[in-house]
Amino acid sequence: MQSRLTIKDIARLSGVGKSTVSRVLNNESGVSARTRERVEAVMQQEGFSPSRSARAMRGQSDKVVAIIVTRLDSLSENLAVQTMLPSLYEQGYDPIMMESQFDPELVEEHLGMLKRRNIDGVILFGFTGINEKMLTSWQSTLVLMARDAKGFASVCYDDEGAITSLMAKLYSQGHRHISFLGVPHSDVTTGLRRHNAYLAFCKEHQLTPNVALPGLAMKQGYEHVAEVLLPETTALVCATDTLALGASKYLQEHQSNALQLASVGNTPLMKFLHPEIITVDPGYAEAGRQAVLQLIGQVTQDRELRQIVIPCTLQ
Ligand SMILES: O=P(O)(O)OC[C@H]1O[C@H](O[C@H]2O[C@H](CO)[C@@H](O)[C@H](O)[C@H]2O)[C@H](O)[C@@H](O)[C@@H]1O
Repeated sequence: MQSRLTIKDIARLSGVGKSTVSRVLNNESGVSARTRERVEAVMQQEGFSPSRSARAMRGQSDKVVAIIVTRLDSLSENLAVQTMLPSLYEQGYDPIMMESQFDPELVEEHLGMLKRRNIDGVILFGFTGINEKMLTSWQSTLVLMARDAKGFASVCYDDEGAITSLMAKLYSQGHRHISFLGVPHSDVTTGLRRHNAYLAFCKEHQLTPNVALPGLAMKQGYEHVAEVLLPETTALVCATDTLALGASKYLQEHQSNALQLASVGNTPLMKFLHPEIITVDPGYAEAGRQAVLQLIGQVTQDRELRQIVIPCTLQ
């Protein structure tokens, strides 16, 4: 059986470059009528139709939704995306994946490109620096993940509840010297809200707080955990599984295995490597499902812009 022809093959058979074929497919200017006719004739002769994903990238598919994650290597975002994709396929939508790297300018660029390509809707993993103004033209066709914004649909996690339930569990086990490893306050949800929930619990139960806020990276957990280890510390709450994985590597290397760790995430990697760590599941998978339901509702039925908070579950 002959394998599927690509744009490169069409370019070769027509005697033009790939970009010219691409322009013809996109109906863009900059191609003479003669060349356009030649390329179209070759495509017709060869029965060429661009792949589904290639058409989706150009906004030529009937139904296309973009998912803009902050990091392609984020364990938590991947869990949400894993439930988004089958829900989108089920509804006949082609997804396009993009990455923002926590850069608001990159988000603006992506959104501009998606607008020009007439994409049906966007699921955007939000972060500090994203503001309502840059999202205005998407108000009815966008769902924000992990952040809320006035006038926009969103799916958020219960950041305070997640930390409070971990602290309550450790407290019920008799721990009275519980340290906290988290994320700087410039990150409002994973950083500020989770840290504040830890401080509030300490205040209410007259515990002495002991904190370091290095960041989201596993290496930061590894490098900074020593700062919160006092001789009396018996437990450590980490704002994320990733931080806890870094901290746990350090603790193993320094034979500090007596410390009880707890973290927010309940990711498969954590459950596999460290089933002894207490985790709380913020509901990433459910958040992914809810985001797609919300977005498709907005796009097809004018659904109201809801602000959904997924309840967390102590494991
Ligand atoms: O280490 P990860 O598996 O990536 O999990 C860390 C946290 O990631 C998410 O928060 C971060 O990204 C959000 C966008 O998805 C952003 O709004 C937030 O400010 C970042 O901290 C996730 O929402 C958290 O639950 C994870 O703990």
